[in-house]
Amino acid sequence: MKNPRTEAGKEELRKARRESRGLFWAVAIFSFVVNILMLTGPLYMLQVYDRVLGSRSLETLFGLTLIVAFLYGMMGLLDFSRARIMARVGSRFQARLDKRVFDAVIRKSAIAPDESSATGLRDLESIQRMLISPALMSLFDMPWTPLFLFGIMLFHPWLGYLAIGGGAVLIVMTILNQTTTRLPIAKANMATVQSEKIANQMINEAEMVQAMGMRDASFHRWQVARDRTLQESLAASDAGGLFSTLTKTFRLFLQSAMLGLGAYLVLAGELSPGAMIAGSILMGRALAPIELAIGNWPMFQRAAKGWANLSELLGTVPVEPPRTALPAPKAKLDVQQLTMVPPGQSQATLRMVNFTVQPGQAVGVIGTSGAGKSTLARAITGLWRPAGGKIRLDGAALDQYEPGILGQLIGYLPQRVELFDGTIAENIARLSPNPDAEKIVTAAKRADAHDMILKMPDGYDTRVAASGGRLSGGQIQRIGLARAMYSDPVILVLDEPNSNLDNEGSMALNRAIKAMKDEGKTVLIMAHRPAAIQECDMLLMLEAGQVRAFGPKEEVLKKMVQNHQQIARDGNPGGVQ
Ligand SMILES: Nc1ncnc2c1ncn2[C@@H]1O[C@H](COP(=O)(O)OP(=O)(O)OP(=O)(O)O)[C@@H](O)[C@H]1O
Repeated sequence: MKNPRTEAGKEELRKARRESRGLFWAVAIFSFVVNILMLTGPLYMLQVYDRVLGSRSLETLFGLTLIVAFLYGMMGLLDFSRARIMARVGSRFQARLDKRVFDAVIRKSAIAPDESSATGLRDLESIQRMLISPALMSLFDMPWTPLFLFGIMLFHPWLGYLAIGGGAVLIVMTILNQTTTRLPIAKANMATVQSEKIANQMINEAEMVQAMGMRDASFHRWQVARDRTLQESLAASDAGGLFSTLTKTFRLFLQSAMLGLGAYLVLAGELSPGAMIAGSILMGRALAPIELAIGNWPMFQRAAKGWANLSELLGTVPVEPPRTALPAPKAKLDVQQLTMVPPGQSQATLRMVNFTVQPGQAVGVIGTSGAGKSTLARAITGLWRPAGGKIRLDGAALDQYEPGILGQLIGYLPQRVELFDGTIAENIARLSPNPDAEKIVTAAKRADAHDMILKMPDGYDTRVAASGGRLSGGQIQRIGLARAMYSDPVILVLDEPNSNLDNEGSMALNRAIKAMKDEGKTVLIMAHRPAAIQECDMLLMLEAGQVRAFGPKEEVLKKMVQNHQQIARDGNPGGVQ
């Protein structure tokens, strides 16, 4: 049964391919002419053997050779041109889809990563690689195989039958090749992705692997995946190799068989020697595309798998519809009957959550581990879509804002801050290709990180690595806060912002929160530690995904104290330790 989502993705890919339809036609026409010109060799052979050698005419030989040189020149030119055109079709296809696929991979990975998002960029490349490969020309040449076979038939029907029979055997081999290698190739590709994933994970966590003496264990884990990759690749290569060798050997034999049969027909007086040679060459031409296609089958299969994966990816992550631009919102946040189900899960982790935050307020969101604080942060930043209810920013539901704009309006400091390879300035500017130095410094000042950054060896131009490199956990967190501030957001969502901060860092954070409030902005702080909620006016207490209390900080804290004995018995003082 056809999956409508995959069909939508396929249609999108087909549309991108259709944009080069004119060029495909040009290649098809060039291929027609190239294949006609392929007859030059056999015809020349025929003329030389049957005419020149018989008449011993040097003029004829010279004239024929001149014509042949010209025709070969033309053929070379057209062959070269069609390869260049296809290379451009491949590049155009990739350029047309690069951004779309990259966006889809990011969107899918941020929500629910799967196989299609893991291999999306590689899938696009495998299609592009096929489009620019000379082997693709074999598909354009194949339709002309019957023309050559017909030519052979004209020489003598028996030669024709032999060539057709040989071609049929090669085609059967192609089909067998396809059916027997499809699975091993797919398995080998999957195994490669898996082992690369494990290796990358170990390299990213190299510090932990080293510190905890996990080198041997991680090698073992990688080796298991690697062995599987090797085995699957071996199986795929064995299966493919067997068919390539069989095809090659069979074709060589066929060539000789053709000559043998031709010689027999010459001896029987039914064929001229020229036709014998020309027939053998023609058969070579007729079967070459089939052999080329078989030899490159793994590439075609990878491209076909890439096409299927990309269809799935683009189908599940459709193009965002354009939204009408809204005016800059006030920092009023309404969370109405919000129910959240994490992607790929069936159980809600937030249920019927209601609260309102007014401009200039800071709200502390507290609760035990797993209460749903980070889920709420992901909901407010628009990362996860609500399963029920709405989140409104100044009256408009979050999905009415363009996602890029929403990312500017809502600053987010995730629980685990990751920096990118680059300078501190580039990181604060969110990797913008046109960073604004003034905005970078303002954001760092607002995050109270300016002085800290100036003390670094190259100040704002200090290079940092994705793993944090020379920076401490607290420094990373403060740069993360400056990054959240860069776009001058109206709402700031801070998920455990002070987990790595020292006293000075915590005070700096509180100053930053106060400054946001004074500007009429809103701050939400998911917190475990009391120091983080110092500047909060309101407290929202979550328990098992539901609102246990919401109100002014003192009121909620008083309520918590009233329940103190109960909470103490549970062994966790209300999530605030
Ligand atoms: N990506 C996810 N996929 C599936 N379930 C998730 C995911 N993230 C969180 N959950 C589940 O949602 C529930 C709430 O988790 P959440 O991270 O929101 O809690 P939290 O209050 O932020 O906890 P902590 O204080 O430890 O950070 C947990 O039961 C967790 O298992």
